[in-house]
Amino acid sequence: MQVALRSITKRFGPVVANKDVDLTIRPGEVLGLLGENGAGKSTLMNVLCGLYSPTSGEIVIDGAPVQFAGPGDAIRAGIGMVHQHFMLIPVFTVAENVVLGIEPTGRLDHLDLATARAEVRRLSQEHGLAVDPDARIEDLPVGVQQRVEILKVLFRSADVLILDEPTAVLTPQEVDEFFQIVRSLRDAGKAIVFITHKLNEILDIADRISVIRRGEIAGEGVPRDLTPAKLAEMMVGRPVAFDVPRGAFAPGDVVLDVTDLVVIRDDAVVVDGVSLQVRSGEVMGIAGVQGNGQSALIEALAGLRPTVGGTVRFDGRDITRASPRARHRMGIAHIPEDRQRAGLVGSFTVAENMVLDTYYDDRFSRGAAIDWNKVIAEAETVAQAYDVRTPSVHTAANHLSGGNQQKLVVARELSRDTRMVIAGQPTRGLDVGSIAYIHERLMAARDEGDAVLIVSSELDEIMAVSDRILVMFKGRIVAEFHPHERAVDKGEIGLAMAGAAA
Ligand SMILES: Nc1ncnc2c1ncn2[C@@H]1O[C@H](COP(=O)(O)OP(=O)(O)OP(=O)(O)O)[C@@H](O)[C@H]1O
Repeated sequence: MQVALRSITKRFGPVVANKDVDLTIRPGEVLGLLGENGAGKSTLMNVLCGLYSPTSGEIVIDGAPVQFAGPGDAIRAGIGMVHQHFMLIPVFTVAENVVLGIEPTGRLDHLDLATARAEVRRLSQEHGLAVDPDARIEDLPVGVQQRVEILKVLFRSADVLILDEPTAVLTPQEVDEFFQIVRSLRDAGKAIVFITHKLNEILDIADRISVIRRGEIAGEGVPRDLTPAKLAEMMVGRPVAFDVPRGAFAPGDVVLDVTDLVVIRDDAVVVDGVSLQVRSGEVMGIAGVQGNGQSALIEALAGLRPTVGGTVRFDGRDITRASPRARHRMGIAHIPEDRQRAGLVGSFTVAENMVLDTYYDDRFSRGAAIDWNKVIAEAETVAQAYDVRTPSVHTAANHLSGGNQQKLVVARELSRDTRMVIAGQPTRGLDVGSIAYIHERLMAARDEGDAVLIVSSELDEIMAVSDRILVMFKGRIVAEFHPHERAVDKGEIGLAMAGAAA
């Protein structure tokens, strides 16, 4: 089945998210779709899978124009999307999740379920998905949950699969397995649209690449003619520097001093006696495969999760029991891993989100009231400095593209006076230009004497920014690396992440 988008334009009020886009999607091919944050990739794919109707233009399947009134129509036409945020019911089994949504009454029929179990088994085998139809979703690792989303789409006989940043949640090992699955689907004749911000990845997996810039197709090519640098330039419209500029390493006093910290989540010890120190002027990177306690560690350091043992000192003061707000006021910036839950209020405007924690500042108040003119002026300055692409600071945060929401959180946290920055996956979902910019800002904070603690599952990121690297495995620090003393090899860190040093 060949699908063509012809001259698709999609507007949201004054915002033109897609402009005259032509794109052909062919069977047996992986089409890589690349573009800056806010370039219009998700909008275009939402048009293709029936979530949005285009303002103008048409979708043509095997030569015949079609119109989708909703995602149901698209899936009936053979087009399925695997979203970044999974839509699975945790307490249900794989097979139950796969049939759900098809059953019009919303009730599960025994016959359907038997068919689904057999079909899940067959599809799983055919494409090497290795998913047990009877496993409960909540017991499965994220990588396997993603395969369930793929199974849902395959079960509905999709010929076109749209994968929106599928590797953002995967570990490097899982990415390799995932690529095998994608290739198997392609070789079986499926058409795959693969959206990603990772340039090496797209060069590896795509047969053809289209780049979208500010809503329009900016170029196309095949991987053998392209390099990461060329792709970055096509995306951004100018060359992108991949090196992170920074001053000499001159650490000062200890700012953060953590001793024997223990954190419990759902009755399990997730941080198991962690001790670490971060000094002024130093970037400490914490590497680890997701699920080894790093997220709980930074949540505890930000005051969002209680600790059951150990102490946290900040500039010599015991802050183990301090509230998140108290820590914030002491100059601890926190870029949370989960921006949608902990970073932003989606229905608030960009300006409101920008002062979420600082509206009590003298800067923004007039007596007891908030001086909105000041807030708006400040928000405009900061949004511009951090290249948060938004029609205006009055736009609701949930109308921004995913990457721009992340930039908004980073802008808010780094644009005030800080003494320490705690960042969880600070560049997840960001394009190369934005990543470079955020790294630059984190380095600037370090060069001004902040202590910076970064948790990232991207090893390249950890290696690019860290003065010191710790590896967490099963709640403990299992390895420490000093890149300024000895060149560190990615493989070594990878081994420690897999538990070799433990
Ligand atoms: N529902 C909406 N209402 C208003 N504007 C929207 C809406 N959805 C998207 N936009 C705007 O359309 C533009 C394209 O956004 P889109 O989400 O398609 O970008 P993207 O390329 O997927 O970005 P990212 O890589 O950050 O996910 C952005 O300017 C965004 O703010």
